[in-house]
Amino acid sequence: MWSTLATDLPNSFRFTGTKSDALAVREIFKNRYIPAITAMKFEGQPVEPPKPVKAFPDELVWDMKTDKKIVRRHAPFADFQKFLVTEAASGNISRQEVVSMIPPHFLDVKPGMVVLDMCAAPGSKTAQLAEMIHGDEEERVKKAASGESPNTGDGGDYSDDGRSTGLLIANDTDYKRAGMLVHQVKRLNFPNLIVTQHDASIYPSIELPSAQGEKKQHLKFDRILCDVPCSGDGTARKNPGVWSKWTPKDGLGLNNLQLRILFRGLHMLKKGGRLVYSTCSMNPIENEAVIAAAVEASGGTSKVKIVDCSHLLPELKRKPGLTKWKVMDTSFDTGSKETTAHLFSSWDNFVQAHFKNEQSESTRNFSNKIVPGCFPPTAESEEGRIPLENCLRVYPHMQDTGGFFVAVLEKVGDIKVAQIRSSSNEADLKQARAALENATPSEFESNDKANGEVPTREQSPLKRKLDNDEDDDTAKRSKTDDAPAEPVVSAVEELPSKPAPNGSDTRSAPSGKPKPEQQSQNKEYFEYLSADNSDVTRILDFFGISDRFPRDRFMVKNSEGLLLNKLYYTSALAKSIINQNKYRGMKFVHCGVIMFVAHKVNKDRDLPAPWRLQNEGIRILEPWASKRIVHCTSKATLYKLLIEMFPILPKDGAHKIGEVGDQLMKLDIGCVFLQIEQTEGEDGFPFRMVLPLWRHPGSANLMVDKDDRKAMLLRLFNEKNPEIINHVADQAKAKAAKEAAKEEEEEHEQTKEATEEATEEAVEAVEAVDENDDADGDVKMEQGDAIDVDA
Ligand SMILES: C[S@@+](CC[C@H](N)C(=O)[O-])C[C@H]1O[C@@H](n2cnc3c(N)ncnc32)[C@H](O)[C@@H]1O
Repeated sequence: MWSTLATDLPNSFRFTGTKSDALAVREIFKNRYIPAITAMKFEGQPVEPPKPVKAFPDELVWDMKTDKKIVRRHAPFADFQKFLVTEAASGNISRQEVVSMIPPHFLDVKPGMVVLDMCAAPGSKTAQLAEMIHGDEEERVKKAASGESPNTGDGGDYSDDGRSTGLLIANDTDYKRAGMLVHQVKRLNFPNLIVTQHDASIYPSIELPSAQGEKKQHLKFDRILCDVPCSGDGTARKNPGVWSKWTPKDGLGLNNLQLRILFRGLHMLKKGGRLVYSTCSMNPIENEAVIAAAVEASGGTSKVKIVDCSHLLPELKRKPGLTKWKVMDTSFDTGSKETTAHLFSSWDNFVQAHFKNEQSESTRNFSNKIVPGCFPPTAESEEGRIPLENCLRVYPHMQDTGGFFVAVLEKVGDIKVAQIRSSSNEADLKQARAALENATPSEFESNDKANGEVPTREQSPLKRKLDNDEDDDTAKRSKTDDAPAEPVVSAVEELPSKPAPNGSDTRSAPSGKPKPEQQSQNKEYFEYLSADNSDVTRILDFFGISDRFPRDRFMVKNSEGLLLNKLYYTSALAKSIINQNKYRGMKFVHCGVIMFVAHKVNKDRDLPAPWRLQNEGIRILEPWASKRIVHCTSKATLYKLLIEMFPILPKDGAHKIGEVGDQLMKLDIGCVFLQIEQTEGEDGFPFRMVLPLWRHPGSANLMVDKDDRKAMLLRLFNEKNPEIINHVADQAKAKAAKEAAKEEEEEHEQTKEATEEATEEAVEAVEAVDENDDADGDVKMEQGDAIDVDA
């Protein structure tokens, strides 16, 4: 393991998205790049091509060990690298560490489930979970729309016309990292996903709608991922900086937070539900110790079971969880000014050393983070034993990865809402001291003799005393899962006041500077439109959208509920959770897929539906559309539409965009669905596509942004020259600048005025296009402006 840690980590990646798209992109990769890389030599030696990681199914996960020098210098690799980068930007490939892909696989998520990702940023596991909830939704919806039953026989609830009824809530407490998470999940175009920003250890109870007078119900999750913050010693191959900074104190400092997050997760889990706890650390203090303490705090294995997952991902090489470990204290001696390391095998052992030290008036300072729960649990009977060996450890040398820890927990009984101990051992030591004063010396001696070593925490009188006290205390403070009101956590009380529409909210804003966690409060508004909103009806009618498509799930992100710029779509459950909780202090930072964007140019032109379909939401809507559908059947036509931003459609019909142009000539101005079916053969389309296209008076415009165009050109046509794209906006800018200079020279007042106007329009249009070239990939409404000016 030690020598592996000193080597570079292989680059790994995963084909993502719907299963059929992922498999199609994987085939392009296998057929185009693998043979070229396999044929190359570096310094006379064959080069190792990327290989599928056997532990994962369907050859969807790959890694490559090739030296960066070779990748940079040699064409087959450099071409592949370009493919990797563009496909990652389009969301078809996710670059992710192999070990980090394990936890979602163990969660066993099904499309109808309600899932929480407690510590989700930057979101690589969230993406995996989202794909699982999405399942084969497109196939099911297509069936439902064509009148077939969407049921696949897997027991899922597809009563919503084949759409997934599940929900994924992804959360992170960190303001900046929650932003990264939003950026990552936006490209998934997933309407069943909400991003929140809360401290997971006090995650608010989410209220469900209930009829007046009925008992309030709170959301419980079928699945929870608890990928907690950790010291990250398992990532040392990727982040060598971890080596210089690592100390035993890191794990000790995190243990309590990890435990509190896990325990909160267990509370929010449904009975029978599954929770996966994971870290990228190999330190038992952050792993098995946390699991044991959470199981103990829940009332033992009759409440929370550690699932044996040896049959899951059977090809994954792994080791069982540890059942024995020691705890290292690195004490600083204020006398000698030295730090020394001491290993303790039990809490009693630590307590004795602590007290002995106090009696000898030593100047050594023991860690105050070493608490009883840091040590291995012991049990008097097999029944009470916590089977930590069911946890799973992956060490770097086993399959050339990073280090990782995973535990799969199942909630089998209601658990008590108990208070987790604080992170400092002050109270534990106080109790131990009291117990010691009450214990007879012989009790200690006999325990020592029986074990041949210091008594364990279960066997010692110290532990027994602690347990009794704790039980009494817990009984006083706790209630069961089914108790009506779980504590509405502090986050709810913290909220700055935003009166509820009915004026019932009387909370006042907190004073002082907001904590970083609060910064995002109220940045996003989520206002749903009524099902009979006349604008929505007009838009949907324009595209001939079936009445079976839900009309009450459209949302805008302004507090007034006005249709200003973008119209979002969300799932039914996401809607009811947002509506029920947005005034309860929940910090919702993202939800919804952009379905339509306002087409603001030419205000004076009365368009029947001045809204553009969006790449993000088009696949959700398209199965239900009966109008404005144009078919593209030839690769040559698609190539033309991709390399030319605005291919012309002259009135006499002499256009160069084949069958697409012919169909567009018969349509009014506005947006269309461009449908491209999957076709077999060399010149076929490897998968089905649906793209938004705008029909202008004198041209057409595929509404796909520049980066996606480049990715499609590379993927479908192996076109590597990005310059091929005729960027009309750039041309307009250059033309306008040239004309402005010319006109200035001529100093002709009238012409100059006209030129300035034209320049202004062109530059405005260009700026609008540039402005829209933003990270979230919104399709550019201003592309329309550019052609109008140019034309
Ligand atoms: C190991 S990373 C999560 C990686 C993520 N699951 C992924 O796969 O991309 C741990 C995350 O926990 C977040 N975090 C730290 N303390 C937290 C808390 N109290 N509540 C929620 N999230 C927390 C950190 O901001 C960090 O993003």
